[in-house]
Amino acid sequence: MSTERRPFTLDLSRPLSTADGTIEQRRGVLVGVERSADGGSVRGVGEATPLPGWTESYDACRGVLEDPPEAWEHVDDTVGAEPPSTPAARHGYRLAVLDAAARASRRSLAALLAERGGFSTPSESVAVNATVGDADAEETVAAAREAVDAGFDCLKLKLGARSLDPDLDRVRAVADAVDATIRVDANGAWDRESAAAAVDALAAIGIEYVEQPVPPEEVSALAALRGRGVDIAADESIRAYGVDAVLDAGAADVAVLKPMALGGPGAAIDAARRLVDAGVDPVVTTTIDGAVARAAAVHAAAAVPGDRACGLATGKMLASDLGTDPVPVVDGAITVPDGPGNVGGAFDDLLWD
Ligand SMILES: O=C(O)CCC(=O)C1=CC=C[C@@H](O)[C@@H]1C(=O)O
Ligand SMILES: [Mg+2]
Repeated sequence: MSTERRPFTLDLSRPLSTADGTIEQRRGVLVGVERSADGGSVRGVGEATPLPGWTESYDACRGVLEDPPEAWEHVDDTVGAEPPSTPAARHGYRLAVLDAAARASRRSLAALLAERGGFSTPSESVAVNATVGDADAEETVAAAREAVDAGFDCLKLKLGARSLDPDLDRVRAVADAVDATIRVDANGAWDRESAAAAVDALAAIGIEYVEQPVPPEEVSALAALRGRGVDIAADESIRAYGVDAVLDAGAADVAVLKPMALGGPGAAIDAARRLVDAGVDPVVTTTIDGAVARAAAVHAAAAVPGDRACGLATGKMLASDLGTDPVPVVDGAITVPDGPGNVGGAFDDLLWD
């Protein structure tokens, strides 16, 4: 198998402000693999876009991609019980391998992933939430109205960057202003006491779920917050400790799966299988990735059963992209590309002349 690599940098047009800091730029590496198939050759394209705090650093990612583990070449390779140490590099390489395998068998990446997870036929379209970053109440309402006017019926509001009362005022203002499902994400900003107060207030407003109300290591606190009238979603806890730790603690109604932070689309599907078996709803999201990884996350979301909106409407946050968006959002949903592999050969010319 021969490999190609190409570094890239993408600026965000609208930085995403969260309790965990502001994301302004995405730097990563495109990975190409080419292997023989059917007397000819088949290509696959992957994207490694590390997000420090969620994955390894950019330098660590590039370093691993210089000499990736041999095991990553095998289509059925899995991650162990421990989360991988360089998930973005693994994502980039594994996506290229899975893309090549799907192209070789002339089916979509979603079909390959659904088979891997033992799920039925993938869906043709994925409902997505709009992501609304931290801002004052007025700006938050304006962003929420803009999203609903654009066709979104599910909004995710970032909380936790300001204190609880003003945050709750933001949520109430949005709930009064728009007719949409609202979920919130505190990125682990609250201690147990504030989280309990927040959950009770959010339940009274009718919020769909609260994502990562407490820090990632507080898995037992997540469990204790369940059953108070609003669903609890684990995100950072899944990335840091893995799905099994969250399931063992009974810590979540919903689990956020970021393929880039988990080690690839296959790792996300393997996690989804365990979650679905345990009655926990998976929600697939990006880490604000380029078009190649974003499309792959759409395939993963399509392969996973369930009808919760996914966090995949992040392409518009980028000022520039790796190419034409293969997964644009129309009326709050994304049509799953149905050609071979991830996006057929649409991005091959970025890696091969
Ligand atoms: O889920 C979404 O709506 C979009 C993705 C998203 O919110 C995130 C991507 C990357 C880092 C995080 O700040 C954030 C999250 O915590 O879910
Ligand atoms: Mg989150």
